[in-house]
Amino acid sequence: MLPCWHCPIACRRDPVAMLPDWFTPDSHPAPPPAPLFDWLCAEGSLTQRLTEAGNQDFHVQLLEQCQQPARQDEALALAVQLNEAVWAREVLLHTDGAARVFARTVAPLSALGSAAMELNKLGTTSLGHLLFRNPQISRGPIEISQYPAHWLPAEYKANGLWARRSHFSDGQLQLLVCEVFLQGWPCAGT
Ligand SMILES: C=C(O[C@@H]1C=C(C(=O)O)C=C[C@H]1O)C(=O)O
Repeated sequence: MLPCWHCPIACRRDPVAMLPDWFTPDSHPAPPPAPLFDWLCAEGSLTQRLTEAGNQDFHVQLLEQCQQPARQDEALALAVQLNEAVWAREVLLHTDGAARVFARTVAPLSALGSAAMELNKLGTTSLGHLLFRNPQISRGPIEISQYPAHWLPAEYKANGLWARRSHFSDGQLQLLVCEVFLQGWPCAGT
């Protein structure tokens, strides 16, 4: 896996660019209304829910999978040093004919263990299949925040989009999965 160190241009130009501010859904001072709030809080597989909501028209677009420096919020959540190399995977989750969610998953290199090979060959298979089919893996509490536009892929940049994140762990492996709902999702009735 090749390291690919890069800092978003907006971040270099504006050191006080917005950073996420993570809260548990119940403690957020200004949470979004339903149905988005319900999508943010749902504990089950997002892959499965998107598949069902989009009439089985679901696929994963792999954007990047490489080593990257841990961002500030990730370093705090994973108890690693700021800018320490982490395993990072960024994807777009498409359903019902369009990209609906941007997901970024990071893991400390030291915690990848025997899962490394499986993770590195995931390709366009959803990580959700791996996480939710393994009874050893459990999910930690969900946190929500608005997400910095400059951390989104160019085509999907927008201010104020809502994200959620949570840990998945089997005791050794530690993954921090962050999912950002893109403009237009959820559609009415989903
Ligand atoms: C965690 C899940 O897996 C999804 C799939 C991902 C991937 O393939 O990289 C990333 C995050 C998730 O949105 C899920 O389905 O809930």
